[in-house]
Amino acid sequence: MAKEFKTLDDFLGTHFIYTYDNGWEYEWYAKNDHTVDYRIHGGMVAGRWVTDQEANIVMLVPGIYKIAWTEPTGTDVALDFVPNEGKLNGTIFFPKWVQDHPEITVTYQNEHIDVMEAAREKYDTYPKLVVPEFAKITYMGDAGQNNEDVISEAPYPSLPDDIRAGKYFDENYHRLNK
Ligand SMILES: C=Cc1ccc(O)cc1
Repeated sequence: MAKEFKTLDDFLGTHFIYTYDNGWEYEWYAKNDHTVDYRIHGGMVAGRWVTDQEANIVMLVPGIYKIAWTEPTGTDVALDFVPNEGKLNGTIFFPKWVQDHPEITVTYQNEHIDVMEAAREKYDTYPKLVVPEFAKITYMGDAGQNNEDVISEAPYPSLPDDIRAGKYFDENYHRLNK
């Protein structure tokens, strides 16, 4: 039987993979009550990955969670997870420069914060590209909080399938083949 999410604690430490209705595939981890990690597998900025992004994470009512953050690129994100229904709604607010030069952001951002800050000064912010989409959750894993193995390498094409097939983590949610 699938886990039932009731409290904020049930949500924190959960690792998700989901596909937006526009086809974009994302992997996202609620690392702790103020931090998220993610990897992007499909869509405009596929290949991008980020760890230790500060975020606001709250439970709206039992089993429904809202997460919002602003990034060094100037991109803003608001996610509403309804994990008991296997879905979420996300809105991404991209500055114009990310739409015009997505390749600049396709990297492990943590090692290139200076590049993001320089690009956001150099290029246009407006008009922003707003992408509001529902997504279907294709994987949920109980990774525990502050697990540095969850998002710990660059995305590659078979990674979501490897995770879903149980080939990526051991029984303690540590990365196999590290
Ligand atoms: C831009 C980051 C981002 C991360 C997760 C998600 O679902 C949407 C956007």
